[in-house]
Amino acid sequence: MAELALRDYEASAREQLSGPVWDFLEGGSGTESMLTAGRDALDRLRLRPRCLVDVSACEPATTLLGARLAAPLGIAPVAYHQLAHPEGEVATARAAGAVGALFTVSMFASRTIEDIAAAATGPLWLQLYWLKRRESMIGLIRRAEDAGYRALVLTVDAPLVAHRPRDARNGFAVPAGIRAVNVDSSVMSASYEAEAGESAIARHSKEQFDPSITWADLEWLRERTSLPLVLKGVLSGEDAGRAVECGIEGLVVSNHGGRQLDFALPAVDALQEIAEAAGGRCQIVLDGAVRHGADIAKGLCLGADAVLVGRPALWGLAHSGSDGVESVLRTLLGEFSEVMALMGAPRVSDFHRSGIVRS
Ligand SMILES: Cc1cc2nc3c(=O)[nH]c(=O)nc-3n(C[C@H](O)[C@H](O)[C@H](O)COP(=O)(O)O)c2cc1C
Ligand SMILES: CCCCCCC(=O)C(=O)O
Repeated sequence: MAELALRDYEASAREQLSGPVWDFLEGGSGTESMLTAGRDALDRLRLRPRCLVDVSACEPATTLLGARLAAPLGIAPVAYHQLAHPEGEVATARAAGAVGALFTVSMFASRTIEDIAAAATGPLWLQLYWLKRRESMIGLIRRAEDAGYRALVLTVDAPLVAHRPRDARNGFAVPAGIRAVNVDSSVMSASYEAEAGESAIARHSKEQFDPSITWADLEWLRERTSLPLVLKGVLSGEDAGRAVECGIEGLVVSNHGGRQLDFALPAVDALQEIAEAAGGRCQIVLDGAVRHGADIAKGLCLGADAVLVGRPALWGLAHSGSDGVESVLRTLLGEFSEVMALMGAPRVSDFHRSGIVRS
């Protein structure tokens, strides 16, 4: 396959996917102000290299919650990968394993978590939304433990799925034949029933997600699993400090790819404050608008241990299945390796706050 930049996979996916599926994948909430803000925030950050450092042997490998990764890179949880390719999350898992990247599987995956695990050769985390039907969560957690998942990621920026105008306009519903196969049939059934002028996903989230949970409920989750817990969607130092006090092992600094709170701050702008509040007591992961290896370096400089990509994995999947996802990840890895050499940072631990300037 000819070497492509991520934007080439994006253009290809746009041609492959139907209008409503493309809008679901690319769209944002409210005014969609966040779709450009995240990228703008990363572009405002400039890298400051060190010179005359021996970079003859750069080593991008790292560890995250005890798992070895070929680079500080992973795939964010994205629902329903079969929207992009019939093999869905199984193809994504194969690609992530081939590259040595983390794969975070969505609770609303379209392939079973066991089939995904069977195809994986790299670490898997499982993402959860907090359902009103807690017994559905417990069943899934047991299955994840048995299948070898390495951590649970609780998404905390979505007490409900926000209004996304494109999906409402399209009356978006997940097409028949694609289902959230890991959750009870009562949770998945309405995913593909829509009424004109509304998103079935937004409506369904209001029926199924529990918007009443607080910090006190984390104890309930903790008592039901021995897996490390990661909170996804944290954007303030105060919440990061609170999470650490609760014994949370990881934080994903994220605004959900601009799909939840409109006008939320870009994740990268919250990163330093959160890393400082965590003070090395838990792992920090950045997600949102990461599109180049240089973005990985920027995240590391501001205190992240790793970064995740969401939409780009689906672009690769739509382009050419597992091979496409692998190419997307290898492109990022290749770019990051070059940035390491040019930054005078031969190890992941060589990226520091002094390596970045806000312009
Ligand atoms: C189509 C789509 C589905 C998503 N599904 C989930 C999900 O099931 N759980 C979750 O926590 N986040 C979900 N997200 C958010 C991603 O995990 C991630 O935060 C976001 O996509 C990162 O931004 P990026 O796409 O710019 O890389 C979804 C994002 C997209 C685009
Ligand atoms: C009731 C189905 C909810 C899927 C939510 C997926 C998601 O987080 C997204 O951003 O879209």
